[in-house]
Amino acid sequence: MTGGLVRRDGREVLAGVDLRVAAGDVLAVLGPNGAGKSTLVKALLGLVPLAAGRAEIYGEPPARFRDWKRIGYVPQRLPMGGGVPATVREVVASGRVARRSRWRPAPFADRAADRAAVDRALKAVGLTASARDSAHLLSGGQQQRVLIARALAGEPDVFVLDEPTAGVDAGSQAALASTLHELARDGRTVVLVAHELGPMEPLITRTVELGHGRIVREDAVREPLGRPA
Ligand SMILES: Nc1ncnc2c1ncn2[C@@H]1O[C@H](COP(=O)(O)OP(=O)(O)OP(=O)(O)O)[C@@H](O)[C@H]1O
Repeated sequence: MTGGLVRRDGREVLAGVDLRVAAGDVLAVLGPNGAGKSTLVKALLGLVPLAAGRAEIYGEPPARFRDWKRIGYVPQRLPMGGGVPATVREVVASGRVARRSRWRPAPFADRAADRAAVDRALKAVGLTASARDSAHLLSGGQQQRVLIARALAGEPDVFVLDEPTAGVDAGSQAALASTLHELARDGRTVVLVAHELGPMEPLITRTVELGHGRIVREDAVREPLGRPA
């Protein structure tokens, strides 16, 4: 992102933001409530429009970018609830959709690959035994695990997680830290919005801190664990 500016209700909630995420980075986006962290990751993904400046994903503006299977986004709040109740497995399996061809049903080999990826994702977050449970009846921490598994199931190159640990129990935080550790070791790119890093701290390679919509501090903390995929 170059010179990123976002206005909400006439107010600049992001301004003058230059940020480049490199392959293999495990980048923490830090800052107090309302600093603009969620807005920054949404703008990077083209989910909120820039009033000025430019965002690019793999060299394309978000509106032109097509290869969404390369990106796994875990939003801050659950877009579950309401609608038809879905099982944990169904929600996680929905993470495979971006990999499908739009015009033909999945061939048998793809369906087997889908099942295997969903199984791996459920296992990674410790939800194998809950696969048939209704997702909307789970605790906040467990629902967060479901969303993370949904992103994992898509096997993206880049994971963008918006406050995955907010209000989440210690067990789920530890499970997430170990999942992120594996991703980092595989050289995947991770962008993590957080208030506090907790068990994630040893994985972070770079931090940017936002204050009032601007980057107030940037640090390169350590070398990436793995080679970029
Ligand atoms: N849809 C919206 N309409 C109006 N203002 C918004 C909207 N979304 C965010 N804002 C405002 O933009 C500012 C930045 O919000 P943002 O959610 O990006 O901050 P944050 O750093 O992620 O904070 P938090 O940790 O509370 O999520 C806040 O002042 C917020 O009130």
